[in-house]
Amino acid sequence: MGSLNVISHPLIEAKLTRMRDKNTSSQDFRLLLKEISILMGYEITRNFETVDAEVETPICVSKFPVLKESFFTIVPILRAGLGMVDGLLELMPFAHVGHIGLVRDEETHVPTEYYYKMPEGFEKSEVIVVDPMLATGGSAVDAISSLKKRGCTNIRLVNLVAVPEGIAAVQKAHPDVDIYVAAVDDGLNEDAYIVPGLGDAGDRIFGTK
Ligand SMILES: O=P(O)(O)OC[C@H]1O[C@H](OP(=O)(O)OP(=O)(O)O)[C@H](O)[C@@H]1O
Ligand SMILES: O=c1cc[nH]c(=O)[nH]1
Ligand SMILES: [Mg+2]
Repeated sequence: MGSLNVISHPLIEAKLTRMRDKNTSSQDFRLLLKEISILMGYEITRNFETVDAEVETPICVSKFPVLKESFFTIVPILRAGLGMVDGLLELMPFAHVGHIGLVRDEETHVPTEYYYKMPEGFEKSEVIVVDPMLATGGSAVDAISSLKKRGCTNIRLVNLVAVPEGIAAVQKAHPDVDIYVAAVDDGLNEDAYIVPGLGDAGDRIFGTK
């Protein structure tokens, strides 16, 4: 079973509280999401491998760790996942970015894929799927299935707010995937929105509705 990592930190908690506030503007919401993505990125990248390289300090030549050259692909689930890309790219400017467009049907809550574009060779890379919300889990499960169908074997999932239902759905469909979240909320309402949650992440990021 993949691990469930709840990244708790006072800075993340305080910023997430501001994102939950319905009076927070789109501008602030976007900035807070970027800042949290950077803070979460610190934990997500904790197991990155390093190798020793020779460096000449002003005093002498010695060996020090540098990041092992690896191929990473950040995959936002459109639209809302886009809000987490810039923060992660600040930590991993060498990463590539692929996109999967998914939208949930308002009545059935079942997602439909409307866009898919990956960088060349991505299937051999470490893939980081990002989406602020893990609600029923349908979108994350489909996005990961879509990537696996194309040959991806090394996938982790990063969400801002999740609920137990969504976590269970991903763990059942993709037991090999490690999940990183900033918070686990109570559950879903009748419209499959996270409670207490923060509303529709895509709408709040882009100011739609
Ligand atoms: O776990 P689930 O029940 O699948 O719900 C989560 C999905 O719902 C939202 O996307 P939405 O369909 O609203 O699209 P948007 O990002 O374009 O707003 C959110 O960004 C996730 O992708
Ligand atoms: O609470 C939720 C659930 C799904 N998608 C969102 O953006 N918010
Ligand atoms: Mg939405």
